[in-house]
Amino acid sequence: MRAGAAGIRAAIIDLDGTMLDTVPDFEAALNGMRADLGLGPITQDTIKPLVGKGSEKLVRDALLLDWDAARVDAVFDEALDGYQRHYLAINGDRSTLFPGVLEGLAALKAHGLRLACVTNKPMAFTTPLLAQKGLAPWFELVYGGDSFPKKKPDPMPLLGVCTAFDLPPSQVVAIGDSSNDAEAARAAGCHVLTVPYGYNHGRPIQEINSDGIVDSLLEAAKLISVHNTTAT
Ligand SMILES: O=C(O)COP(=O)(O)O
Ligand SMILES: [Mg+2]
Repeated sequence: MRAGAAGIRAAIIDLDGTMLDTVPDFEAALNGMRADLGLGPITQDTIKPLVGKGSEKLVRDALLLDWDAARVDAVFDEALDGYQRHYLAINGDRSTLFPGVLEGLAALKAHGLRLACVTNKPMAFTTPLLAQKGLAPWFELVYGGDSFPKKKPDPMPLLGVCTAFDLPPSQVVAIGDSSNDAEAARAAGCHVLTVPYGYNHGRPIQEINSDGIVDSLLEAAKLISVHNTTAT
């Protein structure tokens, strides 16, 4: 993170690919939706690079693997309904926390940071999932992909957090697994740290313009603490 900058007072943490490995849930919901439309199952390796741009894009991309755009358009509303139904039925059943997440959240809080979760997942999926995985109590604020007119990589949800916390973006860090998170953070003027174990649209994490790659949220907390002790 930029040396000499002001201390960091809040962290905005991404959900899919950063706190939770949700690909097994996506696999179940997408394949349920595809089966309803007469399509065969797709694998987690196929799904992983498609995650992170919200449900609509995911459903569309999961159908474009087999059908052309016109055919996808024709069934899209039905497909999205089916996907949402399947997802809500299994939400969280197969998802697991990445290592260091709960320890990292505890450390960030112990360092005095305020915490927000900003995901492109719709709120109807996000709220029960955070509760089920014991993540909800850590967050003062949660925004989903449908909380604002625009989602990440647009800076709008991150700026929404800065406004709600009454903090300048220069005192806020975003932590995520993808270029989506980094682009949103850069556009908002927030710091950004990336984790290498997530999805990043199938691209190497090193390609992302960030302030650092951290192996876990716990390592992010340590880095932020060091930054804050040297901040002006
Ligand atoms: O696109 C999604 O559904 C979620 O993605 P995110 O939690 O990584 O923002
Ligand atoms: Mg993510």
